[in-house]
Amino acid sequence: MTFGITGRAAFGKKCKDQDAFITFLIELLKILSGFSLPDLYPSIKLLQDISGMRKKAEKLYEKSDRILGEILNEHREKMLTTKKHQAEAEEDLVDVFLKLQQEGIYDNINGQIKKDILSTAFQDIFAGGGETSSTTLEWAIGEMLKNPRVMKEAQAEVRRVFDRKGNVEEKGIHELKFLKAVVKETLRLHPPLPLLLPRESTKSCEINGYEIPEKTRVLVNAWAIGRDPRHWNEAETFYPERFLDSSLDYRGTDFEYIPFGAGRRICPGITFALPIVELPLAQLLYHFDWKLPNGMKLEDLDMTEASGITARRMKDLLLIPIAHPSSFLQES
Ligand code: HEM
Repeated sequence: MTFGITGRAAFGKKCKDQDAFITFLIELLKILSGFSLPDLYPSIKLLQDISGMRKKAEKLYEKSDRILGEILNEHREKMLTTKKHQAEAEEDLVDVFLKLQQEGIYDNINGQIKKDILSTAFQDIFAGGGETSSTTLEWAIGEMLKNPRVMKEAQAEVRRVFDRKGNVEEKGIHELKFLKAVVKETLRLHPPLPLLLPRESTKSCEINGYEIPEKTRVLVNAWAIGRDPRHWNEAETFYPERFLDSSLDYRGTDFEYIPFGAGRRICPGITFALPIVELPLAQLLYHFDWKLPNGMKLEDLDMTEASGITARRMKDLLLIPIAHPSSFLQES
């Protein structure tokens, strides 16, 4: 769902290669997640060859290049054949890149919008955007199932706000104070990038008495910070209410809560990230009640996190949706 929203913003509505690109990224993320020996010893290049990791990654990148080449061609053809006003109304991110190229913004790189620049940009947007938001969505539903009181309250709020319309709309989302707190609490306990992204120090410095030499790979454990009992009451409990009357925010100024990072390298997609989590979550809560399958009990719901660059659920969340009467009202 969240990959679909990101895809539409980037490639437009009817791009035939979009699904192939999303499949490519999911494969790529599988390689990047999980334990891997070359991660422990990155300087030993031979390990990357022996583990087969380099080959797998190269193959995937070739695939990505081919898919993106097709996406670019399709958009170029569309630009030639579509009237200007219609093209502007249907503009997506690829069109914006191509327009910049036409306007000469890319002259400093031989007048070409190079495929590898685009490739990196789209991989960043999809991997950075689709995976993190789908992980958040899945954890939010999982935590609410484990905490039926929270589920009940979040559903009551969504249905109260949108029952007038009979459907969830973006413009009403700001009224969902409790749902926003649910998303914040989910990001506290399950930041999708638990160690943010690996960074390298450009200069040596000292932090809390520790000397960090120049060119050190630095990992910030946002997961542990979000569960630190020195900063959080009942740190392990899923309790969205803690955010209701609090000014605590994820924009990088409250260092005890940094699911998007902080400072100059904070997630640049933060304003896009929140609606693509909140909107689908509100829709899933408005239209459906959720039940565990095969008589499974709440205490059997496995909440283990997979290890890797993103903190997905170890086991996929398989649930039975039961349509809420409000959905039937809309169809009739
Ligand atoms: C719940 C959703 C998201 C979370 C929790 C999240 C979190 C993060 C974090 C922790 C970082 C690294 C920050 C650091 O190193 O200090 C990051 C980087 C990044 N994010 Fe997000 N993100 C989300 C959604 C998105 C979306 C929707 C986009 C784009 C559409 C996006 C694009 C990026 C990009 C391009 C970077 C790399 C920036 C760089 O290299 O400096 N993210 N994100």
